[in-house]
Amino acid sequence: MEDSTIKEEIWIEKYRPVRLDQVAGQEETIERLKSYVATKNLPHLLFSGPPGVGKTASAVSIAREIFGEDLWRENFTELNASDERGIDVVRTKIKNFAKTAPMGRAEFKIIFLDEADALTSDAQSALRRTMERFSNNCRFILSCNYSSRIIEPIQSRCAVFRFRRLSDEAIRKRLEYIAKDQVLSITEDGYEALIYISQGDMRKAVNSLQAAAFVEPNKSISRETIYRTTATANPEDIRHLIETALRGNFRAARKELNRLLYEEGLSGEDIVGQIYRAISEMDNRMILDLGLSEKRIVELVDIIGEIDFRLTEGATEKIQLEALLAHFALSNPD
Ligand SMILES: Nc1ncnc2c1ncn2[C@@H]1O[C@H](COP(=O)(O)OP(=O)(O)OP(=O)(O)O)[C@@H](O)[C@H]1O
Repeated sequence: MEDSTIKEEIWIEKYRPVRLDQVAGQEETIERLKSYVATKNLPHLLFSGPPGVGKTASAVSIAREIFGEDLWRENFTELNASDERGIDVVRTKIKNFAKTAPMGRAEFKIIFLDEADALTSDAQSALRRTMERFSNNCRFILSCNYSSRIIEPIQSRCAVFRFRRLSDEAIRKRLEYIAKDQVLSITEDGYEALIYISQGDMRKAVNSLQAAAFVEPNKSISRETIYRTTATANPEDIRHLIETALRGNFRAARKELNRLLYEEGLSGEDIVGQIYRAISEMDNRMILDLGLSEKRIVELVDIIGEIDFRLTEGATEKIQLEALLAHFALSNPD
């Protein structure tokens, strides 16, 4: 691969699915969506699910497949509910888009509204009226992280689709495809690291791969490169940090923490996030080995929540993280 490819192209764009068939890992949802495409008709749709799992890509694919490559851009618009200045801007844009007739033989246009759950419920009521007003020639696809934040009158007017976090296999398959296309080699532990970092978010997985490929354009991409370029601690280091603290070895844990903060340049919030994840993913053997009771695990999660909150409020990272390790190191209160 030429260096210029790595530098100039954004892979999440280059590898954005353009047909429903290319959307990885959402099989059930995609099958249902394909049946609408087959009839070239749509109800209003509500897509809910975490970031980076294919909601926007599916909406764009629907438009491309219904309207065809030559006309989909004229008949499709994407608006973001959160970065516009309120519902009025959204409504004006919708009105302007909706007032011209669909191009070609299409019977309707599609309006994709991302982050619809960022709208207040008053704004959503206004949106609902707008949807009704233009429903003769527009179909709305609303996207949100939590469908529970969408008012009931909108939910009941939409067919609701839940997009899931992508499985490890779906992420891996897509990364293998991109690696082949970019003539890159990724080590086995490199794949594991990308899957760990992505947590089911394909956008994160692809971006992390591109960041690593940028610094190692001609080499095999390993776990170390991936953790370094994404400012993520190796999960084994985090496990070791937790174990050291839980065994009461506070000073050694503090030393390890300082290495993560100052040599690896990780942020306090990221470390707390990874500690939380490591505690949640601890297997029975480790729990037994460390002599942790259910009650103690609950206390640990409780204090992680407290420290996480303090960090978002701007408290000093080093002091808060050391306080967290101190809690871990205190003898089991049982
Ligand atoms: N299921 C998927 N299959 C293949 N690629 C995907 C998938 N999901 C996400 N991607 C990749 O991640 C990028 C972002 O995905 P997309 O915009 O569809 O996410 P989203 O679910 O709409 O997220 P958000 O809620 O943040 O808008 C895509 O351009 C594509 O490169």
